[in-house]
Amino acid sequence: MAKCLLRVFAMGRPKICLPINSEAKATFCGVIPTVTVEHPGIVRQLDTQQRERCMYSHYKKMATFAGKGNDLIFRQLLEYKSFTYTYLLADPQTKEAILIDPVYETAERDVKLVHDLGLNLVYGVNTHVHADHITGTGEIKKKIPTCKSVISKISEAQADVKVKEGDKIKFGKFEIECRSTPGHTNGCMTYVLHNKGLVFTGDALLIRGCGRTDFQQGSAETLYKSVHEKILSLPPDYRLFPAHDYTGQTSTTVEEEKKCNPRLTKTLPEFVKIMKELNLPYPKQIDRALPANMVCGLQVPPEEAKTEAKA
Ligand SMILES: N[C@@H](CCC(=O)N[C@@H](CSS)C(=O)NCC(=O)O)C(=O)O
Repeated sequence: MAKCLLRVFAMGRPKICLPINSEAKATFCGVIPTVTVEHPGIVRQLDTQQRERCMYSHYKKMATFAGKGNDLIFRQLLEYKSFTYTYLLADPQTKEAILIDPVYETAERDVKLVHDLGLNLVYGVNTHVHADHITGTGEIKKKIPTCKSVISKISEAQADVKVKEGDKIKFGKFEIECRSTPGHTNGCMTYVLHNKGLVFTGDALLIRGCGRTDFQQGSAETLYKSVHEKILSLPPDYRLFPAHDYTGQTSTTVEEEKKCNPRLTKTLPEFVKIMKELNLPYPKQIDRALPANMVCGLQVPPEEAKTEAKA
Protein backbone atom coordinates (compact mmCIF):
# COMPACT_ATOMS: atom_id res chain seq x y z
CA MET A 1 0.00 0.00 0.00
CA ALA A 2 1.24 3.48 -0.86
CA LYS A 3 2.22 5.62 2.09
CA CYS A 4 1.09 9.20 1.98
CA LEU A 5 2.36 11.72 4.50
CA LEU A 6 -0.24 14.35 4.90
CA ARG A 7 0.77 17.43 6.83
CA VAL A 8 -2.36 19.26 7.82
CA PHE A 9 -2.17 22.14 10.24
CA ALA A 10 -5.06 24.28 11.38
CA MET A 11 -4.63 26.56 14.36
CA GLY A 12 -1.68 24.41 15.42
CA ARG A 13 -3.77 21.22 15.40
CA PRO A 14 -4.10 18.46 12.83
CA LYS A 15 -7.30 19.02 10.87
CA ILE A 16 -9.43 16.41 9.16
CA CYS A 17 -12.60 17.71 7.59
CA LEU A 18 -14.47 16.05 4.74
CA PRO A 19 -16.05 12.60 4.51
CA ILE A 20 -14.81 10.39 1.66
CA ASN A 21 -17.28 9.52 -1.09
CA SER A 22 -17.41 6.78 -3.70
CA GLU A 23 -15.85 8.95 -6.44
CA ALA A 24 -12.72 9.53 -4.45
CA LYS A 25 -12.48 5.84 -3.59
CA ALA A 26 -12.80 4.95 -7.26
CA THR A 27 -10.05 7.39 -8.21
CA PHE A 28 -7.68 5.51 -5.97
CA CYS A 29 -8.97 2.23 -7.47
CA GLY A 30 -10.55 1.41 -4.13
CA VAL A 31 -7.17 1.51 -2.36
CA ILE A 32 -6.90 4.13 0.31
CA PRO A 33 -3.19 4.76 0.97
CA THR A 34 -1.91 4.67 4.51
CA VAL A 35 -2.04 8.16 5.90
CA THR A 36 -0.03 9.52 8.77
CA VAL A 37 -0.71 12.91 10.23
CA GLU A 38 2.51 14.62 11.22
CA HIS A 39 2.40 17.37 13.74
CA PRO A 40 5.08 18.78 16.01
CA GLY A 41 5.20 16.26 18.79
CA ILE A 42 2.46 14.06 17.30
CA VAL A 43 2.92 11.38 14.67
CA ARG A 44 0.18 8.82 14.71
CA GLN A 45 -1.36 6.21 12.51
CA LEU A 46 -5.00 6.94 11.64
CA ASP A 47 -7.83 4.44 11.79
CA THR A 48 -9.60 3.52 8.54
CA GLN A 49 -12.33 6.10 8.87
CA GLN A 50 -9.89 8.90 9.63
CA ARG A 51 -7.69 7.80 6.73
CA GLU A 52 -10.65 7.90 4.37
CA ARG A 53 -11.54 11.41 5.48
CA CYS A 54 -7.95 12.54 4.99
CA MET A 55 -7.70 11.02 1.54
CA TYR A 56 -10.86 12.72 0.39
CA SER A 57 -9.47 16.03 1.54
CA HIS A 58 -6.20 15.24 -0.28
CA TYR A 59 -8.08 14.11 -3.39
CA LYS A 60 -10.16 17.30 -3.46
CA LYS A 61 -6.96 19.35 -3.44
CA MET A 62 -5.38 17.23 -6.16
CA ALA A 63 -8.43 17.45 -8.39
CA THR A 64 -9.10 21.12 -7.95
CA PHE A 65 -7.57 23.65 -10.23
CA ALA A 66 -8.32 27.16 -11.31
CA GLY A 67 -12.04 26.95 -11.50
CA LYS A 68 -15.32 26.66 -9.74
CA GLY A 69 -16.11 23.31 -8.18
CA ASN A 70 -13.71 20.52 -7.31
CA ASP A 71 -14.58 18.28 -10.18
CA LEU A 72 -11.78 18.49 -12.74
CA ILE A 73 -8.51 16.58 -12.66
CA PHE A 74 -5.90 18.86 -14.17
CA ARG A 75 -2.13 18.45 -14.54
CA GLN A 76 0.38 20.68 -16.28
CA LEU A 77 3.38 18.58 -17.33
CA LEU A 78 6.72 19.78 -18.69
CA GLU A 79 8.98 18.30 -21.36
CA TYR A 80 12.17 20.17 -20.58
CA LYS A 81 14.15 19.62 -23.82
CA SER A 82 11.77 21.72 -25.90
CA PHE A 83 10.09 23.44 -22.92
CA THR A 84 6.73 22.07 -24.02
CA TYR A 85 3.74 21.87 -21.70
CA THR A 86 1.41 18.90 -21.91
CA TYR A 87 -1.95 19.10 -20.16
CA LEU A 88 -3.91 16.23 -18.66
CA LEU A 89 -7.61 16.93 -18.08
CA ALA A 90 -10.09 14.40 -16.74
CA ASP A 91 -13.54 13.97 -15.32
CA PRO A 92 -13.02 12.07 -12.04
CA GLN A 93 -16.56 10.66 -12.19
CA THR A 94 -16.45 8.98 -15.61
CA LYS A 95 -12.61 8.73 -15.68
CA GLU A 96 -12.54 10.02 -19.26
CA ALA A 97 -9.38 12.01 -19.91
CA ILE A 98 -7.60 13.93 -22.65
CA LEU A 99 -3.97 14.95 -23.12
CA ILE A 100 -3.27 18.22 -24.91
CA ASP A 101 0.09 18.45 -26.72
CA PRO A 102 1.85 15.34 -25.45
CA VAL A 103 5.51 14.99 -26.52
CA TYR A 104 7.21 11.88 -27.93
CA GLU A 105 10.00 11.88 -25.31
CA THR A 106 7.55 12.04 -22.37
CA ALA A 107 4.79 9.82 -23.77
CA GLU A 108 5.68 6.97 -21.40
CA ARG A 109 5.52 9.30 -18.37
CA ASP A 110 2.09 10.55 -19.46
CA VAL A 111 0.72 7.04 -20.05
CA LYS A 112 1.95 6.00 -16.60
CA LEU A 113 0.21 9.00 -15.02
CA VAL A 114 -3.03 8.14 -16.84
CA HIS A 115 -2.78 4.57 -15.51
CA ASP A 116 -1.75 5.67 -11.99
CA LEU A 117 -4.86 7.83 -11.75
CA GLY A 118 -7.07 5.05 -13.13
CA LEU A 119 -8.12 7.18 -16.11
CA ASN A 120 -9.44 6.25 -19.53
CA LEU A 121 -7.60 8.37 -22.11
CA VAL A 122 -9.98 9.12 -24.96
CA TYR A 123 -8.07 11.74 -26.97
CA GLY A 124 -4.50 12.91 -27.57
CA VAL A 125 -5.10 16.44 -28.82
CA ASN A 126 -2.56 18.48 -30.82
CA THR A 127 -2.83 22.27 -30.99
CA HIS A 128 -0.90 22.27 -34.30
CA VAL A 129 1.87 20.66 -36.35
CA HIS A 130 4.75 21.46 -34.03
CA ALA A 131 8.13 22.33 -35.55
CA ASP A 132 10.31 21.97 -32.47
CA HIS A 133 9.42 18.50 -31.14
CA ILE A 134 7.63 15.31 -32.18
CA THR A 135 4.11 14.89 -30.86
CA GLY A 136 3.51 12.09 -28.36
CA THR A 137 0.17 11.06 -29.81
CA GLY A 138 1.68 8.27 -31.96
CA GLU A 139 3.53 6.64 -29.05
CA ILE A 140 0.52 7.04 -26.76
CA LYS A 141 -1.76 5.32 -29.28
CA LYS A 142 0.65 2.36 -29.34
CA LYS A 143 0.28 2.01 -25.57
CA ILE A 144 -3.42 2.94 -25.36
CA PRO A 145 -4.92 1.85 -28.71
CA THR A 146 -8.40 3.21 -27.89
CA CYS A 147 -7.00 6.75 -27.61
CA LYS A 148 -7.72 8.86 -30.71
CA SER A 149 -5.34 11.48 -32.05
CA VAL A 150 -6.77 14.92 -32.83
CA ILE A 151 -5.53 17.85 -34.93
CA SER A 152 -7.14 20.57 -37.05
CA LYS A 153 -8.39 19.70 -40.53
CA ILE A 154 -6.69 22.83 -41.90
CA SER A 155 -3.28 21.50 -40.83
CA GLU A 156 -3.68 18.71 -43.44
CA ALA A 157 -1.98 16.32 -41.02
CA GLN A 158 -3.15 12.73 -40.65
CA ALA A 159 -5.07 11.97 -37.43
CA ASP A 160 -8.04 9.95 -36.19
CA VAL A 161 -10.14 13.08 -35.64
CA LYS A 162 -9.77 16.30 -37.61
CA VAL A 163 -11.42 19.28 -35.96
CA LYS A 164 -12.59 22.61 -37.30
CA GLU A 165 -13.78 25.92 -35.84
CA GLY A 166 -16.64 25.44 -33.39
CA ASP A 167 -16.22 21.67 -32.95
CA LYS A 168 -16.43 20.28 -29.42
CA ILE A 169 -14.18 17.59 -27.95
CA LYS A 170 -15.96 15.76 -25.15
CA PHE A 171 -14.53 13.89 -22.16
CA GLY A 172 -16.92 12.86 -19.41
CA LYS A 173 -19.15 15.78 -18.51
CA PHE A 174 -16.70 18.30 -20.00
CA GLU A 175 -16.21 19.61 -23.51
CA ILE A 176 -13.60 21.85 -25.05
CA GLU A 177 -14.46 24.24 -27.84
CA CYS A 178 -12.14 24.38 -30.86
CA ARG A 179 -11.22 27.91 -31.96
CA SER A 180 -9.18 28.29 -35.10
CA THR A 181 -6.26 30.66 -34.37
CA PRO A 182 -3.99 30.67 -37.45
CA GLY A 183 -0.90 32.84 -37.76
CA HIS A 184 1.90 30.82 -36.14
CA THR A 185 0.83 27.99 -38.47
CA ASN A 186 -2.30 27.99 -40.63
CA GLY A 187 -3.73 25.01 -38.71
CA CYS A 188 -3.34 26.27 -35.12
CA MET A 189 -6.27 25.55 -32.79
CA THR A 190 -6.94 27.05 -29.39
CA TYR A 191 -9.02 24.86 -27.08
CA VAL A 192 -11.39 26.42 -24.53
CA LEU A 193 -12.93 24.70 -21.52
CA HIS A 194 -15.60 27.31 -20.86
CA ASN A 195 -17.15 26.06 -17.65
CA LYS A 196 -13.73 26.16 -15.96
CA GLY A 197 -12.41 29.24 -17.75
CA LEU A 198 -9.33 27.37 -19.01
CA VAL A 199 -7.78 28.03 -22.43
CA PHE A 200 -5.05 26.03 -24.18
CA THR A 201 -3.43 28.38 -26.66
CA GLY A 202 -0.73 26.21 -28.22
CA ASP A 203 1.84 28.56 -29.78
CA ALA A 204 -0.66 31.25 -30.83
CA LEU A 205 -0.30 33.10 -27.55
CA LEU A 206 2.64 32.57 -25.19
CA ILE A 207 3.02 34.22 -21.78
CA ARG A 208 4.05 37.81 -22.61
CA GLY A 209 4.76 36.66 -26.14
CA CYS A 210 3.36 34.75 -29.11
CA GLY A 211 4.38 32.14 -31.64
CA ARG A 212 6.86 33.07 -34.34
CA THR A 213 5.47 33.67 -37.81
CA ASP A 214 8.47 33.05 -40.07
CA PHE A 215 7.67 29.54 -41.36
CA GLN A 216 4.81 26.98 -41.73
CA GLN A 217 2.49 29.50 -43.47
CA GLY A 218 3.12 31.94 -40.61
CA SER A 219 1.64 35.42 -40.89
CA ALA A 220 1.97 38.20 -38.33
CA GLU A 221 -1.19 39.93 -39.59
CA THR A 222 -3.21 36.73 -39.30
CA LEU A 223 -1.82 35.93 -35.84
CA TYR A 224 -2.64 39.41 -34.52
CA LYS A 225 -6.25 39.05 -35.71
CA SER A 226 -6.58 35.49 -34.35
CA VAL A 227 -5.28 36.34 -30.89
CA HIS A 228 -7.36 39.49 -30.52
CA GLU A 229 -10.59 38.00 -31.91
CA LYS A 230 -10.44 34.47 -30.50
CA ILE A 231 -8.38 34.61 -27.29
CA LEU A 232 -8.19 38.13 -25.85
CA SER A 233 -11.94 38.53 -26.45
CA LEU A 234 -12.64 35.84 -23.83
CA PRO A 235 -13.62 36.91 -20.27
CA PRO A 236 -10.72 38.62 -18.42
CA ASP A 237 -10.40 35.94 -15.75
CA TYR A 238 -10.01 33.05 -18.22
CA ARG A 239 -6.68 31.37 -17.52
CA LEU A 240 -4.37 30.83 -20.48
CA PHE A 241 -2.06 27.84 -20.79
CA PRO A 242 0.50 27.94 -23.61
CA ALA A 243 2.34 25.05 -25.30
CA HIS A 244 5.70 26.55 -24.29
CA ASP A 245 7.34 28.89 -21.89
CA TYR A 246 11.04 29.69 -22.01
CA THR A 247 11.14 31.74 -18.79
CA GLY A 248 9.75 29.29 -16.23
CA GLN A 249 6.22 30.69 -16.09
CA THR A 250 3.22 28.38 -16.19
CA SER A 251 0.05 30.34 -16.97
CA THR A 252 -1.44 33.77 -17.42
CA THR A 253 -4.89 35.32 -17.88
CA VAL A 254 -6.71 37.21 -20.61
CA GLU A 255 -6.59 40.33 -18.44
CA GLU A 256 -2.84 40.07 -17.82
CA GLU A 257 -1.98 39.61 -21.49
CA LYS A 258 -4.26 42.46 -22.56
CA LYS A 259 -2.31 44.72 -20.21
CA CYS A 260 1.21 43.32 -20.28
CA ASN A 261 1.91 41.42 -23.52
CA PRO A 262 4.78 43.41 -25.04
CA ARG A 263 3.86 42.36 -28.59
CA LEU A 264 0.09 42.12 -28.67
CA THR A 265 -0.63 45.39 -26.86
CA LYS A 266 0.96 47.16 -29.84
CA THR A 267 -0.81 48.34 -33.00
CA LEU A 268 -0.89 45.95 -35.96
CA PRO A 269 1.91 47.71 -37.89
CA GLU A 270 4.10 47.78 -34.77
CA PHE A 271 3.37 44.09 -34.15
CA VAL A 272 4.27 43.17 -37.74
CA LYS A 273 7.58 45.04 -37.40
CA ILE A 274 8.39 43.27 -34.10
CA MET A 275 7.69 39.87 -35.64
CA LYS A 276 9.81 40.66 -38.72
CA GLU A 277 12.73 41.62 -36.53
CA LEU A 278 12.62 38.60 -34.15
CA ASN A 279 15.40 36.80 -36.05
CA LEU A 280 15.07 33.58 -34.09
CA PRO A 281 17.20 30.59 -35.12
CA TYR A 282 15.21 27.69 -36.61
CA PRO A 283 14.17 25.08 -34.02
CA LYS A 284 16.85 22.42 -33.68
CA GLN A 285 14.48 19.49 -34.31
CA ILE A 286 12.52 21.02 -37.20
CA ASP A 287 13.70 18.55 -39.86
CA ARG A 288 12.56 15.46 -37.96
CA ALA A 289 9.56 17.10 -36.27
CA LEU A 290 7.62 18.35 -39.30
CA PRO A 291 7.36 15.06 -41.26
CA ALA A 292 6.61 13.08 -38.06
CA ASN A 293 3.94 15.53 -36.97
CA MET A 294 2.23 15.48 -40.36
CA VAL A 295 1.26 11.89 -39.49
CA CYS A 296 0.55 12.68 -35.86
CA GLY A 297 -1.06 9.86 -33.98
CA LEU A 298 -0.71 7.46 -36.86
CA GLN A 299 3.05 7.37 -37.25
CA VAL A 300 2.82 5.85 -40.68
CA PRO A 301 3.40 7.71 -43.95
CA PRO A 302 0.23 9.40 -45.30
CA GLU A 303 0.02 7.06 -48.31
CA GLU A 304 -0.12 3.98 -46.05
CA ALA A 305 -2.69 5.66 -43.84
CA LYS A 306 -4.93 6.26 -46.85
CA THR A 307 -4.69 2.59 -47.86
CA GLU A 308 -5.55 1.50 -44.33
CA ALA A 309 -8.57 3.81 -44.22
CA LYS A 310 -9.91 2.33 -47.49
CA ALA A 311 -9.41 -1.31 -46.39
N1 LIG B 1 15.02 27.16 -29.50
C1 LIG B 1 13.92 26.28 -29.67
C2 LIG B 1 12.84 26.91 -30.51
C3 LIG B 1 12.30 28.17 -29.94
C4 LIG B 1 11.16 28.66 -30.84
O1 LIG B 1 11.38 29.01 -31.97
N2 LIG B 1 9.93 28.59 -30.33
C5 LIG B 1 8.77 28.83 -31.12
C6 LIG B 1 7.69 27.87 -30.73
S1 LIG B 1 8.15 26.26 -31.16
S2 LIG B 1 8.13 26.33 -33.14
C7 LIG B 1 8.25 30.24 -31.03
O2 LIG B 1 7.26 30.54 -31.63
N3 LIG B 1 8.91 31.11 -30.27
C8 LIG B 1 8.47 32.47 -30.14
C9 LIG B 1 9.41 33.24 -29.30
O3 LIG B 1 9.21 34.45 -29.21
O4 LIG B 1 10.33 32.65 -28.71
C10 LIG B 1 14.34 25.01 -30.35
O5 LIG B 1 15.42 24.95 -30.94
O6 LIG B 1 13.56 24.06 -30.31
